Amino acid sequence: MRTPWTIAVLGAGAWGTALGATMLTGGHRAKLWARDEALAQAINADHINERYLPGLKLDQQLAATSSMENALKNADCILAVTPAQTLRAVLADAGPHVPKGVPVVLCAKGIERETGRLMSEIASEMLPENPVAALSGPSFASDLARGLPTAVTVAAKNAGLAMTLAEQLSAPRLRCYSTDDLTGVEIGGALKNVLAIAAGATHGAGLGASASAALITRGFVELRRIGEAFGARPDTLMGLSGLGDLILTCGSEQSRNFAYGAALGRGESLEGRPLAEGAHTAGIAARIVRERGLEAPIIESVTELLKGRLTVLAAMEALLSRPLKSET
Ligand SMILES: NC(=O)C1=CN([C@@H]2O[C@H](COP(=O)(O)OP(=O)(O)OC[C@H]3O[C@@H](n4cnc5c(N)ncnc54)[C@H](O)[C@@H]3O)[C@@H](O)[C@H]2O)C=CC1
Ligand SMILES: O=C(CO)COP(=O)(O)O
Repeated sequence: MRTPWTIAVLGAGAWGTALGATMLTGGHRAKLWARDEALAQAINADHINERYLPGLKLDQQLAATSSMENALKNADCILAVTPAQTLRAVLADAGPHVPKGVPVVLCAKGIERETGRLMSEIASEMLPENPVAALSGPSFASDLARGLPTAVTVAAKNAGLAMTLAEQLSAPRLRCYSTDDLTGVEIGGALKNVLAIAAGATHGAGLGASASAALITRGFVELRRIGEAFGARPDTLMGLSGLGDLILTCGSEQSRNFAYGAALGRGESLEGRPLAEGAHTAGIAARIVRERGLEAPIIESVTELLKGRLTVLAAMEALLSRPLKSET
């Protein structure tokens, strides 16, 4: 029997709301922090998050607040679920109210644009007295919120903590595996978003299913190369948080990153589109690749595409005309 926890979920977007609802199904108490007071009130009054999970009825027990102090009061565990580029600011606000020693589980998938830091590095810097972990894997928020099943990875450098968190955060429709390869889990989640933009662009430009499969496979080689340069273990990158999430997000327009790439491929405007974390991660990923002398032409092409310096067709031609080499 596990002990029911009070879980503070920082971020009432699609993923925070879905995770909060899922935690309730696991027998925990969950409180959502929403930066927007009106959204918190609407969730409490209507039990629906019309802005981020339209049409999905939420458990009435899922309470929301715009007060960080309220959200974090008596928390046994914190899930940080705002976009990657906002994590530093959100943890700065949360800091004074965070109970010492409780685990902070990072659920955003990205790398800080200005510094190249992973989410765990930011959290350790901002909350040095709290252990950090990450939860990542193939998991569309709307799937979880509708009660559809999936499996994810929970990572912490301390294997015991990772196991405890995997046990606590698992729910009837959410199976959590544990690992101590925190870096591997974070790198896989961040880079698959960049590759999903590439896959979407290939699809949007009508280059065909064969091209998509080739691009995703060679993109995964780049993900593994970069991951291993960071010290990630190959089996982590082959797991749920790497390959698993890559398969999910490179396969359908349900992925916002894929949909963003598809719009790019079709030559549509990118203004006002939903969050596409890969668009924020691509530039810093390309910089890391250059600084470390790695080879990642697909990830670099995404950066050039996003800057408008390359078209999808020109990127495809450049990738195809690179010198031939052994596959492995
Ligand atoms: N939606 C999904 O299916 C999944 C999302 N994720 C990851 O979770 C993270 C959050 O994604 P979503 O919830 O989907 O995004 P979203 O766009 O649905 O919601 C983002 C939330 O963060 C808040 N926010 C935005 N800027 C903020 C700021 N400066 N300060 C504080 N709060 C701010 C918004 O108000 C909103 O509540 C991303 O890194 C994403 O990659 C991970 C797995 C699944
Ligand atoms: O990370 C996700 C699913 O695992 C969500 O992907 P998108 O952010 O591309 O929608």
